[in-house]
Amino acid sequence: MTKTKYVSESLTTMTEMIFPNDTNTLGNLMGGNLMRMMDVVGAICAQKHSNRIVVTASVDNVSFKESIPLGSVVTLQAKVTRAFSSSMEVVIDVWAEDIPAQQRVSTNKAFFTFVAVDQSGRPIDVPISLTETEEEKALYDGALRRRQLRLVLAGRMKPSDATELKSFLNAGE
Ligand SMILES: CC(=O)SCCNC(=O)CCNC(=O)[C@H](O)C(C)(C)COP(=O)(O)OP(=O)(O)OC[C@H]1O[C@@H](n2cnc3c(N)ncnc32)[C@H](O)[C@@H]1OP(=O)(O)O
Repeated sequence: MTKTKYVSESLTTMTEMIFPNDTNTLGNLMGGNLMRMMDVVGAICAQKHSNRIVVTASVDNVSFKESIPLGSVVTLQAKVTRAFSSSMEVVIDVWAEDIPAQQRVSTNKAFFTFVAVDQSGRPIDVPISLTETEEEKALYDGALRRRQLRLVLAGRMKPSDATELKSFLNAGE
């Protein structure tokens, strides 16, 4: 298996049109339907990075900044920010577009964690992620503290072991 892979190699974009079946009674996209699309695009991206089956291990805070009306065209972009051992943090950005009005707004952003597994569902190592752009480097640098925060919140890491997170929170004291 390749031991390293550039972030750009697994960049994944998905475009969907919002139909009546996708909406709530106000005619806007249901949050759960959007989260399903985010899960799918993120999983495809993590599969491309690892060339493995992946499972969703966690979803960080998902904010709904703007509602997405019926007829909108939604674009989701998923990018690996950093690969750890078997897990990959993937950032998913979402934009909604009213094509006739030529308007495009950023509506959502969230960090998902996917874990590569073998045929028996056991975690398996993935390639190291390599960054090329300043944006990719910044996302990579922040990934360790985000990982520590989510593992502490999930009860999988002792707060005292979250050294990167602590030094970030204490910065500027
Ligand atoms: C695409 C889909 O929708 S799949 C369907 C929804 N998802 C699922 O059904 C997944 C169900 N959960 C599982 O299968 C398991 O809990 C797994 C594979 C996620 C983790 O298995 P575990 O036996 O706990 O493995 P282990 O403790 O070795 O952790 C493996 C990795 O998962 C990471 N991990 C485990 N839990 C979490 C969590 N809550 N948040 C973030 N990362 C996590 C670990 O940090 C570790 O990462 P690393 O190898 O990069 O250091």
